Amino acid sequence: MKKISLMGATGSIGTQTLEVIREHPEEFKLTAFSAGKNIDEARKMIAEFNPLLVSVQLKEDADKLRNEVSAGVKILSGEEGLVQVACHQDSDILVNAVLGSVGLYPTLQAIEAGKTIAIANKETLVTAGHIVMEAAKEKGVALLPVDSEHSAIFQALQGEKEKNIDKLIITASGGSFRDRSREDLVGVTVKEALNHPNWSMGAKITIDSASMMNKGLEVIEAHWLFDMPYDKIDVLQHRESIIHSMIQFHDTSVMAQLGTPDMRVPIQYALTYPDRLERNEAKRLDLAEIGKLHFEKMDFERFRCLKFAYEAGRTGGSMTTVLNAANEAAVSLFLEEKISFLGIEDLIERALDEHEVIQNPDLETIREIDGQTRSAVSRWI
Ligand SMILES: NC(=O)C1=CN([C@@H]2O[C@H](COP(=O)(O)OP(=O)(O)OC[C@H]3O[C@@H](n4cnc5c(N)ncnc54)[C@H](OP(=O)(O)O)[C@@H]3O)[C@@H](O)[C@H]2O)C=CC1
Ligand SMILES: CC(=O)[C@@H](O)[C@H](O)COP(=O)(O)O
Ligand SMILES: [Mn+2]
Repeated sequence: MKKISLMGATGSIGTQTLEVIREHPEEFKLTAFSAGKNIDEARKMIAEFNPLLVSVQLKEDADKLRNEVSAGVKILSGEEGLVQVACHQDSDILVNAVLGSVGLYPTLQAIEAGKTIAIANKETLVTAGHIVMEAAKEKGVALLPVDSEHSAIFQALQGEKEKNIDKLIITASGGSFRDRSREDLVGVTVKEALNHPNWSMGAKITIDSASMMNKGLEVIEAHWLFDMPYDKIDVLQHRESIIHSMIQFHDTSVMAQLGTPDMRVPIQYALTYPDRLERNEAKRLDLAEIGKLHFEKMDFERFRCLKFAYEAGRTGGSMTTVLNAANEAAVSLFLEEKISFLGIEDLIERALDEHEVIQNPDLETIREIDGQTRSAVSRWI
């Protein structure tokens, strides 16, 4: 029985992780989880999974929940609560499915506590990949990718040697606006942007997918997870999201991982690795039914956020912290309908242009720069 701590239980990845746990009650037990502000769902999850510890974002919500649940369930809040969930002594593995750089500190604490981490929370690696990877290496902690592309690369790597890799090829669906020109992006609505062609995901990542920042974040995530230089990471548009990513080896062989677009597969693989389990109810891939798969070269002028991400990644240091924080702030403003869709990339570009890079920033510096960038972006609108 694998005992699981889950950060971000009420989100898209979180609820799909619970589906995997539910499907295999003899294999998995939920020990601890965190929610944000959705305490109605958190309440139902406590009743169903009977965890030892739950953390919510706000203290007032924690006080309310504490009065409702049995004394056996400890209720905490805020960053300290996330850390306690991440490091719970009765958990074997942490699934980090929280949104944004708020996941960084609890991840570092979980590494310190020697926990294996199934990581969906890409912003943590983008904002401070050098710190996370160094800490994981020092502690001998495994970071198992959950993001579909990185899980695909990780699966294709099994039995292979990293030294034989020529390049990684990350696939991109193209997002909600893949068939529009830049001119056609003027005035697009939040509702249109949230209409992803292949995946049902949380709001922030769906917007990132439409702006192609998701792929930019994934390039940086791959750089850290697979220790790969940026000129050996390519992005290829593939509108069906059937090939989840590929590795080309020096002998020109290409290994790919395929499947229907279903996040429960990479989530479950991270939980069962190096083993696999049945997925009884899942739709099997039927390539004859799909018929054709399409591939297109990426256009870096059409998708400027992807260009920004490569540039920030190559510059390194605090530049990716700025990229991530500016993007998180700008996407929130777009979702609140305070800026336009194209305004997202304008704000990110300004934040990157105005930043003087600090190489090898420590945690305190990263937290400071993250906060300063978010404040600057909200001042500029
Ligand atoms: N969705 C997907 O298919 C994929 C997602 N990912 C990555 O996984 C991560 C989660 O994405 P997704 O599930 O879509 O996001 P969602 O927005 O659906 O869920 C986010 C989760 O984080 C919680 N949360 C948000 N802010 C805070 C905070 N300040 N403190 C504590 N908890 C917080 C939310 O709580 P609440 O809702 O209760 O407020 C919710 O549980 C992201 O990094 C994303 O890039 C990667 C690959 C695929
Ligand atoms: C499911 C998943 O991993 C997402 O990150 C997905 O990749 C988004 O799709 P695109 O960014 O390719 O549109
Ligand atoms: Mn992805």
